[in-house]
Amino acid sequence: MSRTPLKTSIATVCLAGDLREKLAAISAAGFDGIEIFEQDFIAFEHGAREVARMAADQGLEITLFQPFRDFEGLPEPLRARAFDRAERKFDLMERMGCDLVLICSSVHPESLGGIDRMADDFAELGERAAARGLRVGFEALAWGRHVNDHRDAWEVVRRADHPAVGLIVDSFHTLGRGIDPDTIRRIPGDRIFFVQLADAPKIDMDLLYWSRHFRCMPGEGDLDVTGFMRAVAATGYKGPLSLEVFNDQFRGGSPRTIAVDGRRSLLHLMDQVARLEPEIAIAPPPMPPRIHARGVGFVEFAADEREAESLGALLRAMGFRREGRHVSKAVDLWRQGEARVVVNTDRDGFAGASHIAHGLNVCDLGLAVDDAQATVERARALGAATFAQAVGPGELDIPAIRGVGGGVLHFIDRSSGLAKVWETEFRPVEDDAPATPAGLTGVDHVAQTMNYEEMLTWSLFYLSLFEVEKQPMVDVVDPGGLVRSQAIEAEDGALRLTLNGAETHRTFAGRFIADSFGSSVQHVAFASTDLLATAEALAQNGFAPLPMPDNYYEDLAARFALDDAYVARLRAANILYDQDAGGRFLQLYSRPFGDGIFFEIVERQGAYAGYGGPNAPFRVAAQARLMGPPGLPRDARSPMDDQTGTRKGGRP
Ligand SMILES: O=C(O)c1ccc(O)c(O)c1
Ligand SMILES: [Mg+2]
Repeated sequence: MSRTPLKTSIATVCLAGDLREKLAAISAAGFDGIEIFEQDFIAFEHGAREVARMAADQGLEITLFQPFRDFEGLPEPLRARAFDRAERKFDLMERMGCDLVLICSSVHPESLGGIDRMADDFAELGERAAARGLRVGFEALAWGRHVNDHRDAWEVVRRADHPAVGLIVDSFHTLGRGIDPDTIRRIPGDRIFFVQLADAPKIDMDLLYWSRHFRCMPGEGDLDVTGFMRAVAATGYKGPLSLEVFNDQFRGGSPRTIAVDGRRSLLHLMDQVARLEPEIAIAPPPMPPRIHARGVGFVEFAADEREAESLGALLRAMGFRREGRHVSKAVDLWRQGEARVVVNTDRDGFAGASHIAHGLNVCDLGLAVDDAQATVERARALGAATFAQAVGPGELDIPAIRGVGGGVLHFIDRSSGLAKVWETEFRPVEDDAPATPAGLTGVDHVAQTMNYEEMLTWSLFYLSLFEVEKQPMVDVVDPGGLVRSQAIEAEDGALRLTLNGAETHRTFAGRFIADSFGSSVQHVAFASTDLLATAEALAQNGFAPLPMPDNYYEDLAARFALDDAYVARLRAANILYDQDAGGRFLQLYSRPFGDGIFFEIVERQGAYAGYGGPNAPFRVAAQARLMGPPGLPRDARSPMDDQTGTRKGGRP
């Protein structure tokens, strides 16, 4: 079968702004076309010819004009009125240079239904459209009065039997109603005139309300859009794939960001589909497959000298050893097991700039992957910003991209020798005050805090780039509001990330975003295989854990069948406990430092799958107590010289 390059399109309803702003954002994101949603046009100050010109200037084709409502099955005189209305919209389409209109199934209270009556209406409309070189497509709205299923819409189109009348399928209406998308495989691809794509989170609610407010980009929700698109592609369909996403948050968000996310979602979707369905007519741009991530190779902090000193004291108390000094820069490498923390006080380069903008923060994450070059190639194909800075003497050119909050993600692999970066770029040093090692083996997970509105963006970013899956969203109750937490993890657990979305600046997470001027890593969780033993070593090193209240341990004893002596040991070490069907989970926290950053140490026993979600509210409350009231200037909090992370004079 000859293949047609993928043509991407997006409905103007998906984005904020006026038509001009929307078109600019859509074009910048690399789309080929747009659906003009009627309201956007009516609200616009210029006419159809000007819209045609604007679209052409932006290199965009107008793929669809929509919606035309309440057309089919009406009795006279309403029927004649509907045809008159259609003729006026045909006039408009001619001026706009768009040849296809979407007619969504009627919700009109006087619509009579009747499959042949509806087919006759479409045959006549097809005749009128064809006379002007136009086409009409019929879409089943999930809440349509007589037609609410693509199979019935197809039967209407089939019986209308007119070359200018075709079917429009929309993943939301099919999947939202729980209709098996494989039923699309029996429809001829050339009778499908247009394909609209949207995902949605699984929420049990009224279909219309769900559709108009909660749609999201393919891959951002819970519907099987991949299964839907596989079925559509299998029919031989080769027209545009168009996003039609009604979402309250997107309508108020940055049109540029939403457009970039949208195009990424389409490219990722078609990449998956092309790998699963060999004989399709649409050819997505070639890119390496999703990347297998092997874990977090390093975490790099940007710091000034004073912060580096106190961060070093904290790391040492946690059993890290200062192992190396960069050959040419003010950069230290701290290591314990496979856990590596890089502390960068260099004023030039990215870390220096990041420190000026955010203060002490994690400016860079190193991820171990099978193929670093392929990772950057896929990221670039998906519209991610690549990152490069001058390579200094003795340094390796490690492939990198921009991630959450403008931070950098570096990729390290074995095949290219990039894993040798520590031996190549760092000179071994004698640690002047080595501490007792605490048995940390590596990084269990990294938690990135962001505004709630950014969560879909970044979950799509990771899911489209890596072989990772998302876990169900968890709500964390903070004394200042709700924080949503979304875990993203590789099947083998090698890479685990949590995205935490704060809705208000009164939460501990929200204050972190405000105080550090942007989204970033808020905590790093290291792994231990024996947390009680780790806690003992930490105590010897003078580590000050986050103090947990007695109430917590009394409740623990009540909730789980744990013996008193064990609970007493947890309590003495300020260790938090959770269990699930697979196993047990122990957690120990540092006190917050800087703008609210902290470390965690965890022990996973058995096949425990979570992140201690049930403990999060109590942990957050303990941290908020130490941070003191919001609004305190950064300098008023002594960072971590005493590891308390409290403001001066704060409660211990
Ligand atoms: O919500 C609606 O009315 C509506 C209109 C047009 C569409 O293509 C659609 O999927 C939904
Ligand atoms: Mg639709």
